[in-house]
Amino acid sequence: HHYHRELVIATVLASVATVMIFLTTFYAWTMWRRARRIPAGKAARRPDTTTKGITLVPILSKFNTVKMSKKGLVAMIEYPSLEAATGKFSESNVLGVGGFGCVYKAAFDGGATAAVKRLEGGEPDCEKEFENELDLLGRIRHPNIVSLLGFCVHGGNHYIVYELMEKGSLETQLHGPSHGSAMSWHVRMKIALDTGIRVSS
Ligand SMILES: Nc1ncnc2c1ncn2[C@@H]1O[C@H](COP(=O)(O)OP(=O)(O)OP(=O)(O)O)[C@@H](O)[C@H]1O
Repeated sequence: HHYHRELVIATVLASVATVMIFLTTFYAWTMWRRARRIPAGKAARRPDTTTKGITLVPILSKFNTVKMSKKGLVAMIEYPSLEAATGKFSESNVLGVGGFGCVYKAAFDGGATAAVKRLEGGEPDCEKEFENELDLLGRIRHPNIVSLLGFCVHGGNHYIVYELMEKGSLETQLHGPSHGSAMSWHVRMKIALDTGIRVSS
C-alpha cells in the first residue's frame, strides 16, 4: 500500500513537471517567433505610416512605377491620381503661388494628404527647376525640410508632390494674414535656433 502511494505521488509530480516544461518551451518559442517578426529597436517605434503626421506608405505604395533620380528613388505618381486628389486642380485647393506655378492641396483615397506643385509649360527653366528639385530633395531626409513624395509628367506639365505643411510655410506663419500673431516669441526663438543649429549640423 505504501509503495502504491509513493508511485502515485511520483506520477503526479512527473506529470506536473512535464506540463511545466511544455508550457515554458511553448512560451519561449512564441517569444522567439515574435522577436524574429519585429526586429529589435523597431518594436517600440510607431510604424512609418504616421511619421510626422503624414501617411507616406499609402501614397508611395499606391504608385508602383518608380523612377531613379540621379541619386535615390523617387516615386512616379500617375496623373489621374493627382487630378482626383486635387479636385482637378481646383482653385479652392490652391495653397500658394510660387515662381514656377501653383501649389495645390491633394487628398488621396485613404486619407493621405500632400502638396502638389504644377510647373506649367515645358520651358527650359521649368524643366531645370523640376530636375533640380527632384535631384536635391530626392537625396534629403531631414525633419526640418519638407519631404519629396513623388513626381509626374503629363501633357507638357511637370508635377512635384511634397509632404504637406498643414499650417502653411514658415513665411505664411510670419508674414501671412495673422502677421505672426499665432506664434509666441518663445516659439519663434525656438524655430530660429532649431533652423540654425539643426540644418547646419
Ligand atoms: N509642401 C507644402 N505644404 C503647404 N504649402 C506649400 C507647400 N509648398 C508650397 N506651399 C505654398 O505654396 C507657396 C508657393 O510655393 P513654391 O515652392 O512654389 O514657391 P516659393 O518657394 O514661395 O518660391 P519659388 O517658386 O521662387 O521657389 C508657398 O509660399 C506656400 O505658401
